[in-house]
Amino acid sequence: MGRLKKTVVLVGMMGAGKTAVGTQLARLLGVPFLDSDEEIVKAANRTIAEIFERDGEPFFRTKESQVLNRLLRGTPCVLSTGGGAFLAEANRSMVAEQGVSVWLRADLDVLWQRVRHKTSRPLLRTANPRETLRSLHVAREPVYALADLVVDSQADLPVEQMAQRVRDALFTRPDVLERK
Ligand SMILES: Nc1ncnc2c1ncn2[C@@H]1O[C@H](COP(=O)(O)OP(=O)(O)OP(=O)(O)O)[C@@H](O)[C@H]1O
Ligand SMILES: O=C(O)C1=C[C@@H](O)[C@@H](O)[C@H](O)C1
Ligand SMILES: [Mg+2]
Repeated sequence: MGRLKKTVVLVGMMGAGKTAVGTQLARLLGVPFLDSDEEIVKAANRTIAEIFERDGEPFFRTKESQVLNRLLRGTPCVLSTGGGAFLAEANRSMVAEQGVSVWLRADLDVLWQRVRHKTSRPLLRTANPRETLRSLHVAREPVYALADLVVDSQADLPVEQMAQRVRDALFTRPDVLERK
């Protein structure tokens, strides 16, 4: 299990597995699991797609920063973020000060297979969603690479094993996760 001293903040593209792997990781570590997308939805009582449609992306990004700020102040937990949360410098500073960031890296083909059948991601409601995903992937990779740790999310690795990989990566940082 280990003792978690800082909040683990999962970052990466849509479909990287932040929510799925984060849920398992929290179980492995015996700490609460929080998801910034879910918190925004709960507070607004609307889906992410509805928030984007009615209030626009800038409104969503403001809410996202506020939620991150609030959740990072709580007891150490696993915090999955939305795919765009790590892009704002202010958000990255908050995470760097109060948590440890882990980039779940995945290839474009893997990401696409995971998100292609879902309509819940407003940024992919375009004429050519695969191309949109590709251009977001290319633009964002250098930013995600600023995370403290990187774990590769491979196509055929089950969620449970991915969570174990993240835990192993965290064990390399005794200031974050202490073996006990
Ligand atoms: N390692 C994995 N192996 C198999 N399926 C996975 C894996 N990781 C995620 N998935 C599946 O891919 C889909 C997308 O994963 P998930 O919702 O966790 O992504 P996310 O990073 O949270 O995306 P978003 O940024 O949109 O919230 C889900 O159906 C999930 O079960
Ligand atoms: O990659 C993104 O910018 C997003 C990812 C999702 O998690 C949601 O936060 C929203 O759909 C935006
Ligand atoms: Mg998610």
